[in-house]
Amino acid sequence: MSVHIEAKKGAIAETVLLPGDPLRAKWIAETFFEDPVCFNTVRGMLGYTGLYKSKRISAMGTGMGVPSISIYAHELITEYKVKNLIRVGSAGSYQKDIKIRDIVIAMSASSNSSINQIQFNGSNFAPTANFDLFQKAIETAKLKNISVKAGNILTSDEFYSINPKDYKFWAEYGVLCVEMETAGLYTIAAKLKARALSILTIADSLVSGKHTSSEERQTTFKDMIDIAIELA
Ligand SMILES: O=P(O)(O)O[C@H]1O[C@H](CO)[C@@H](O)[C@H]1O
Ligand SMILES: O=c1cc[nH]c(=O)[nH]1
Repeated sequence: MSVHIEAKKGAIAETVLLPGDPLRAKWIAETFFEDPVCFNTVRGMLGYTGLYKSKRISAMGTGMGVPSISIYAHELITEYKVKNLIRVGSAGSYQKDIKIRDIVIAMSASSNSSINQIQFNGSNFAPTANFDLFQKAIETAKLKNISVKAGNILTSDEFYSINPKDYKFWAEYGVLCVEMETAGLYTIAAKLKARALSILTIADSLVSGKHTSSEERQTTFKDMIDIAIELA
């Protein structure tokens, strides 16, 4: 048991899929795992462990934003010896050719969060995906005929930007999309010697103004999970 997770030692697998939304974790477990068992209900942050192709795998919500995912990633690695942390999140597209339901794999995560600047005394750390997980995800996508884009993304502290056109600045530098956790996840994983990767499904487009429903964000995005689940 850790401060925010009530699971017993050994109840969480070495590989954990991490959606922001705990109900997406429930959907993943019920849809993709054999014999899923719930290991956490603290703060409603549901977590499950089950089997996929005879291997143990877990899924757990992280909540929204860098502070929230940082707490869960820290406890999963230090208290439960989790080795592979795979974020399966939703994101907003910054590019015209990245459309709703497209998949983006985050090679790196720029950020407007000040957490890393505080931690690194004003210098810039570059939060980067684990190369082995990244390579395996790309290979898996190819094998399953799922088209993906990969590149730099933005981890933002705000969902509702004061100036909605601010995204254009990041887009000009090739940033593919925005979400709210990856820079924190990659940084904690680097510090604690674990492996991390973020696989994202586009749920909104800042370019076209299109959105998906909250139900879709909870219970769809199958292609993203089809890739992530093979990383166990
Ligand atoms: O769908 P999830 O994984 O929660 O990810 C995205 O959705 C939330 C905002 O709606 C933020 O957590 C953002 O990163
Ligand atoms: O952070 C996020 C997540 C989904 N869609 C967005 O526009 N932003």
